[in-house]
Amino acid sequence: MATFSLLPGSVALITLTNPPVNALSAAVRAGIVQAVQRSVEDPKVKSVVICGQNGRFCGGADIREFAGPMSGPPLVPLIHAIEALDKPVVAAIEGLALGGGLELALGCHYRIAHTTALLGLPEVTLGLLPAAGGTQRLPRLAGLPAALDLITTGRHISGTEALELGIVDQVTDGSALDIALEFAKSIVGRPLNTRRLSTLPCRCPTDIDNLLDRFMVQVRQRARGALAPVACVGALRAAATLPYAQGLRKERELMDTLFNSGQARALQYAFFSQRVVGKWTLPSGARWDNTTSRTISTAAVIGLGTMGRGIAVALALAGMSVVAVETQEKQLSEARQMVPAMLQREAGRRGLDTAPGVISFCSSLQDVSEVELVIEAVFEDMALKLQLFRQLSAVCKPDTLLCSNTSGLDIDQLAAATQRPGLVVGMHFFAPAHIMKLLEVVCGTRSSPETVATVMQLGKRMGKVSVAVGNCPGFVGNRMLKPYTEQANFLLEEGAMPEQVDKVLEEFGFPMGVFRMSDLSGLDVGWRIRKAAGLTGPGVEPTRTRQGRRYSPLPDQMCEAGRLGQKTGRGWYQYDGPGGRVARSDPWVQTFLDAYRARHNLAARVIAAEEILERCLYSLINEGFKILQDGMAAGPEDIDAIYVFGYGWPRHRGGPMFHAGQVGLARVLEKLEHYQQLHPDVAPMKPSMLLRRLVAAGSPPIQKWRELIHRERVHSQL
Ligand SMILES: CC/C=C/CC(=O)SCCNC(=O)CCNC(=O)[C@H](O)C(C)(C)COP(=O)(O)OP(=O)(O)OC[C@H]1O[C@@H](n2cnc3c(N)ncnc32)[C@H](O)[C@@H]1OP(=O)(O)O
Repeated sequence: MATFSLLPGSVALITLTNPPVNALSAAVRAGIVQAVQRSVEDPKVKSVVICGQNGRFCGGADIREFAGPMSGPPLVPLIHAIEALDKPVVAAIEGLALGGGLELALGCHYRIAHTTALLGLPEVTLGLLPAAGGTQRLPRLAGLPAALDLITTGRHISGTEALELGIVDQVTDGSALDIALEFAKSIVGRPLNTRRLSTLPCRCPTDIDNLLDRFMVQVRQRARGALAPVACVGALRAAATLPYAQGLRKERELMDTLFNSGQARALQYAFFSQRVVGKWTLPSGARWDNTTSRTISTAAVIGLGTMGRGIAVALALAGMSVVAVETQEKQLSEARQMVPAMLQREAGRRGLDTAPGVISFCSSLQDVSEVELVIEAVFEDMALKLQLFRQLSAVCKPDTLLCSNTSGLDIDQLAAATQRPGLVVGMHFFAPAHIMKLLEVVCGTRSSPETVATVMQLGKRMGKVSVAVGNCPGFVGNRMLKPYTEQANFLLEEGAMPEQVDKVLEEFGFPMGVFRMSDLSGLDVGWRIRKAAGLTGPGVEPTRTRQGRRYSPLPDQMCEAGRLGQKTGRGWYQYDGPGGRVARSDPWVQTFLDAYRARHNLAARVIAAEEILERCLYSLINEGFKILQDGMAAGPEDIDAIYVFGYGWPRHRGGPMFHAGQVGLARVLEKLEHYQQLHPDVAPMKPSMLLRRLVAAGSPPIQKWRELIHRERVHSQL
């Protein structure tokens, strides 16, 4: 709702009241309409201030309402009514003014903001555009180039930057509301014509077409198939070239197309998934809201390779005092040089003069004896990690948390090597660890709820999307990746080329296809993991069946031929030289694949894009269902957040489990059955029990899956 109060000095104060972010729900919009009406009708009111309760102006439209039919007064006429008022209206922006919240403020005649308030039009991140006049008013106020930037990226800016761009009239480090109330009294009677943005011309450079065309090219490249950024440019073109009323019609037209698109639903689902994963639950019944966490202020990182350095920086950026340990002298001296520069650079990128935490370097494990939490980031080798955990258990204080940055090793085994298994947990970071948003928090069978809560909280402080997952080989992300890459290799055996597979995946929206990604991370990484699993290496028969399953030795053979990817200048593609970045098709790979197929009597066939996509994605999705079935992820949102934030799954497609729902669970099942019939030796194609049960239950919406999984588990049907 919104409240109206008449304050001394004849100022009407309209307060938006809808915690936690004062979103513009139907009730709030109705409240504003009534309050504006009272301001018009009451002769005692000489000016108006609009603010939000609890120091938060407004977080925009109530996104939860998008799922149902719209009710309550619409926003566009409401904002027009405010703009048309002949009494001055001032927006007092504290905390945030986002989306419809900023559009509301743009309808006011003046805007006063706190320097640290967040302002922005983030609709594009929800698959929409600012359709309450935002695309038409903002370029009239801040100019077309700034509006293009803000609306197509959805980025939030501070009150200070908003002042520089002319979006607000004044900023303060004190109370924006107090200043606004005083200001409102001082401007009674001033003419308002030049303050009504819809009546002003758009502020455009001379070469509008050139600017818009260039911008459109950039936006299409960045969008990777997302519709909303492109529609935003269309709406801004209308602002620049048409009168306001026509521009507004165009804005509405484009919004209608977006609103009903699958992409908007996917992006709104992704918004809520990101928040759902913070509300973790463990099979034991421990949850985010019934477990207390410890606040960590001192931490250590062991091993200063690429991952360890990034983790140390991430911890220092979160305000921690970090002891960084490396026993190899050369590596330590490199880290001493590089890490402070990385820290400074990243702090600058986040708008900080210096990082809030500090990093000290040393070469002895004894130096970590006093810290509250240790993250081990040594080489991915179980024997090495076990030895380290034994040492840490002896050296550290008895209540120090011991965490392993592993991408798939057994946390229970590591915990068993210590005297404190309840304080051991996995922290699977993604490279570069100070930048990538995802953190898989791997809960061992003996990890205590307090340990999980502490590490989830720490992840949040580091700005990560932390997802609690179970302890199984590969955890969630890498476990699902395995059948996906396996299918891609099988497709090569059957006739596809790496660039063909990658093109299909990139057109789907991945930033990189599976083979370009493999070249980037290095083919030796997977080779070492397969060797440790006994799947390859000296003494292993070079067959296409290993450990009782179909196996493609193609990546092993590439690796053994020295084609490690970008680092050697040759992999699935060729590069200009070692370290080269631009991938080009390599005739060598064609010859290599021809020879391989001939050796194994495999006839190459033409494989359609549809088959490539279905086999890669559905095998990954099927593994996701198995993960849910095994209880290794609490719900589909957890898997989807992992894929969107850590594996480049296009956000506008929600995540793999959401995508399965969009395609139709029955269709995914039918396709898996079809491919399983054709390839009975490929275990991951065998449809999971959970998928079958969901289809049998009538393919409920994704929000209902947790309930069904819980029910079926209780009845031991999964
Ligand atoms: C036709 C008219 C069209 C208008 C277009 C729009 O206005 S679209 C909406 C544009 N606004 C946004 O995109 C803002 C989305 N919200 C955020 O970015 C962040 O929530 C925040 C406002 C920056 C606050 O971040 P913070 O970290 O402080 O809190 P949370 O993100 O955890 O949010 C707290 C809870 O509030 C819920 N929520 C936030 N914004 C909205 C919203 N606009 N509508 C509905 N609900 C919202 C959020 O889901 C959290 O809920 P929980 O139940 O506690 O998880």
